[in-house]
Amino acid sequence: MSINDQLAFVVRNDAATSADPVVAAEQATLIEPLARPLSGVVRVPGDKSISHRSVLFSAMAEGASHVSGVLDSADVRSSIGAVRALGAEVNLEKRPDGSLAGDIRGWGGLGPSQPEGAIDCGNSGTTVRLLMGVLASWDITVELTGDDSLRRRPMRRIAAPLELMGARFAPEGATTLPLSITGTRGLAAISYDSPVASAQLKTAILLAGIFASGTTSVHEPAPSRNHTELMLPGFGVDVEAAPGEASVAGGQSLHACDVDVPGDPSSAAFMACAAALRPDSTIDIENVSLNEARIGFARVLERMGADITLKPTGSAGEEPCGTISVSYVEHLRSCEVVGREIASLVDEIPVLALVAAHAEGTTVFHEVGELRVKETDRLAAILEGLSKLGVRAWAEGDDLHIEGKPGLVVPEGLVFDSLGDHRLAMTWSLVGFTGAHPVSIRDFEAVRVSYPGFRADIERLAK
Ligand SMILES: O=C(O)C1=C[C@@H](OP(=O)(O)O)[C@@H](O)[C@H](O)C1
Ligand SMILES: C=C(OP(=O)(O)O)C(=O)O
Repeated sequence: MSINDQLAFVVRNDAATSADPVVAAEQATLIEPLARPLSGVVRVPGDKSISHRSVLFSAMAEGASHVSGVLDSADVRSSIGAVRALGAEVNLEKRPDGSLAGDIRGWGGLGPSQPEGAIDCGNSGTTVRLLMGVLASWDITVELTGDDSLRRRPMRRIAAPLELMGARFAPEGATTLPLSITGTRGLAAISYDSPVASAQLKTAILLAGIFASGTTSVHEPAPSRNHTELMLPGFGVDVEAAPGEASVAGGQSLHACDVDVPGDPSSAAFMACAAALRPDSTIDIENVSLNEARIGFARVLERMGADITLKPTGSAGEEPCGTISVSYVEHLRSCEVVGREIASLVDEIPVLALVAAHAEGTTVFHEVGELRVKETDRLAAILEGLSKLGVRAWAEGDDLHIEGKPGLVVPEGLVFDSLGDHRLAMTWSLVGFTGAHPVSIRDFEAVRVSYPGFRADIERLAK
């Protein structure tokens, strides 16, 4: 089956399950304790952020880009579906390791074509927010929508700066999806003080800035992930970047480029935390991006006393990569995670919170308000999940406090709800995989958003 047929197949299947949310929510998956400690070597799938960018930047470029190691997950398929609807030719094949590889011929100077209907970005915040930046510089009107979760997430943060540049949104003042964007060839550059450390916001502005008149710059309250700044030069776009700021001169264009996507540190974090929680485990996670803007979780585990080492082995494009090795230790201690670090581990906070629940002392994650506007309100979900474990956790303003319980004995018969959030599905499944009793997870299938092979990978490590 070609990837295009597979895409159609998966889209139909997704529609079949999500059409009846009541049935989907009722389905619970039993997660049983791993029979053995985790040991050996694992390769996690391609990085989601870099996979999205490889697809979107190739679609914007003149010529055919070759991409490999691309994550095959529901979110990345949303980006693939979007660029195909806009006229890019996507010819990707599934490789034996489960990744996608092949060519993407972009629209280049011709610009995207008018899609027939609304573009459905599914569950993917990265797809829709980056797409707004892509569309801002073309004279077409495109309607954007997403699933229930994405339709609740804030979009004004992207629309506001793009409006300053000259794009228009309807309905006027739209804060959420569905909305439509009308771009213009006459965008004006801006210098933008971003209210949040968000790589999605930064990227949307920079992508629009490539086609604006003048130099567009973004200043952030703390540095967010920098994959866009690292990748655009490969597509022939000059970007000036320093931690917390980036700028791009207008009047440039993208040219086809080869992109090899390294393993996803956010997926690796689940394996690392599983090894940190399951006695006698020792694992190596190979070929992971070791980009400092992404490995905050490893720094936090180190500070908690975990046995974790990062060994650089090379690079994929401008991304440093290497092996993350983790061995179980009996005693973990609490730590403080300051606001400036949060962007480097934002998607890993649910699973780090679970580790903190096992550590001695009170761990504090400062300034984690962004968790409230992810796929679900992850702050509320963490508090609720930890209370099921009998662990005291509370929010003070935007700070998350977790009073750890070394030797925590998890009650029997726990049922968690992923709320359709992939990071929560994987986090609560670790309670079952690494603990003494099985747990049930409602809508465990949400893992397909970022790590479809998660269960198979963790079970293989424990064989
Ligand atoms: O740029 C990206 O690829 C992402 C940025 C982060 O979101 P924000 O930009 O909203 O912080 C992160 O949570 C998301 O999973 C992916
Ligand atoms: C927040 C996430 O992704 P997105 O914003 O792209 O939906 C995530 O992957 O945890």
